[in-house]
Amino acid sequence: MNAHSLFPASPPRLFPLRSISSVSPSGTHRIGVSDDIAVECRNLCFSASTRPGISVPILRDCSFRIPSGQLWMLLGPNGCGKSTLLKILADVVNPTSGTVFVEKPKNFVFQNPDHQVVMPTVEADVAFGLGKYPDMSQEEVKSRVMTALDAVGMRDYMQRPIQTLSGGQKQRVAIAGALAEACKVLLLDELTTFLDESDQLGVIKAVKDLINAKKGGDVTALWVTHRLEELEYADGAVYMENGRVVRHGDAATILDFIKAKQSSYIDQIGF
Ligand SMILES: Nc1ncnc2c1ncn2[C@@H]1O[C@H](COP(=O)(O)OP(=O)(O)OP(=O)(O)O)[C@@H](O)[C@H]1O
Repeated sequence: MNAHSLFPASPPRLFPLRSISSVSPSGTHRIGVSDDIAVECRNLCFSASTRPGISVPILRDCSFRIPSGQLWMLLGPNGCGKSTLLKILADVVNPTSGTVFVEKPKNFVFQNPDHQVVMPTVEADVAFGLGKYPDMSQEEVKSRVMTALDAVGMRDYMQRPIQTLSGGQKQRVAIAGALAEACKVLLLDELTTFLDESDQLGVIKAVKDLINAKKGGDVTALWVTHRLEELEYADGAVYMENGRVVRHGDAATILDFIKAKQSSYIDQIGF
């Protein structure tokens, strides 16, 4: 097994999650929380209808909170529910029950950059999302585009045709598009899946630098990944298995927890 990957199959859950607080399970609603929390889920559940009358639980009673101005990772074995949880946070999918809070404005960046860089040049692409503000002046648009491209180290590429960029550069442009809209929360779904090692590190460092540069807690990011080595850049992490949040907390503690589980799994299967 690759030392940096997670588990080929889910071993049994070891630790229960301490719930944040009790809420009424009757339906879902968006909640208000204190200023220093950017993301919070309480007892979040999601079930999908696979056939008429058949509903399969995908997320089960998920609770965690992420402080403002931090980079957090969302980890877990294949199919544990990471992308579904991220889509709920992004309002792409509605939960079945529980409560969710995500500071606004927020933006969701997909796994495959080719699915979201849509305009012919870098400048036009980063400005694209600002089209929803018809009253915004051209000067303001230009200034936001330049600031966002600066933040991800892509200002020199402003006039470049999109199709000439590498995968990692496209990811940075997609992130710049989210930043140009002055988003407070970035929801990032396995951005490094299609990238080579230097592009992977470049993208994650760009996000980390951006968060560090905004020390006032302006930008918070939740990053879905399978790569344990990426935890090194994170302030905190949420670890899921089988639709449940098993652990959440500071990145070093979660890394130790996952490594201990891997060792115990390897012992169990006798490698
Ligand atoms: N609309 C749906 N209908 C039926 N099953 C679904 C639906 N959405 C998600 N699932 C199932 O829910 C489980 C969780 O999917 P999800 O994509 O959230 O997992 P993941 O942790 O992101 O996986 P991976 O690491 O492989 O990307 C999977 O078994 C998936 O097949």
